[in-house]
Amino acid sequence: MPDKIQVHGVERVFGTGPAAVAALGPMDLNIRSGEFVCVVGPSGCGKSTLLRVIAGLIPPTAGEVTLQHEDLRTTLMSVVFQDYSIYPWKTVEDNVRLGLDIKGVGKAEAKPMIEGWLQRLGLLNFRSAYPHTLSGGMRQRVSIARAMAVEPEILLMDEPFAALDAQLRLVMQEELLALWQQDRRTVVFVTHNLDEAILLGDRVVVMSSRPGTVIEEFVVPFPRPRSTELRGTKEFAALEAEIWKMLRQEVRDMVLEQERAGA
Ligand SMILES: Nc1ncnc2c1ncn2[C@@H]1O[C@H](COP(=O)(O)OP(=O)(O)OP(=O)(O)O)[C@@H](O)[C@H]1O
Repeated sequence: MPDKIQVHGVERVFGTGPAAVAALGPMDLNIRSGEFVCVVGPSGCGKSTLLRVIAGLIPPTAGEVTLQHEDLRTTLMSVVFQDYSIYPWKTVEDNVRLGLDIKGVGKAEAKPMIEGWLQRLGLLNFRSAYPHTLSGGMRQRVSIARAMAVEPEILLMDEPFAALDAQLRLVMQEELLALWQQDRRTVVFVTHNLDEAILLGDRVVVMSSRPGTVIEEFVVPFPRPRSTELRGTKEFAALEAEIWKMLRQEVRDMVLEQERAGA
């Protein structure tokens, strides 16, 4: 079977002329069906741009993305962003219902699906609440429930836990691990956090400073199901150190470039 996501020679430039910003590429990346791939790289290297191109939210300037839609009756893709992207004027339940409405799922059929996801994400008692009454972690759970409720073949996640405090982030990582271990969807997960990438991913892709390309890929060898205790092991620390060694130079390059641009 061909890879689920094929990113081939993808480049993205923003703007034209002397002010043009080469944000991404050329980028090649193949992701298998059911694989959880984490993408790390220095700030501004084009990680979000990559995700937006894969999602079809912006076109690439060059190259192409090919996605395998295995079952045309299912939703191909959902996206979860850092800023929750839930509607403040809708209740938790209505936010989760949104994707199913767009998909044309009838009310009766949608009800048990919505309840199932509210339950799995611990939101059942908050179904009638409005987002402003919820904590950041709960709002992010709403946006994950909404993305998952349509049961997408591919889940794209752009730093979904970056706005959460450290403890909540750990809890959300555990929850996502458990959810993914049940369903095994194809996930592309952008993060700044190396240990999050190793804990969650089957593979960690390291991008160069802007315009981002793949400089190295690390297969994460730890068996599943994984738990957050994995972090305390020597092997985990060794892999994190190895990835950081690769990333450190790129982060330095980025800082130097910013200094040059500011000079
Ligand atoms: N719409 C846009 N117009 C102009 N430049 C843009 C646009 N979107 C992104 N860029 C620029 O493209 C580059 C890559 O941005 P992108 O957000 O993809 O990086 P990132 O790796 O996700 O960054 P971060 O880690 O800080 O979130 C940056 O220099 C950014 O300023």
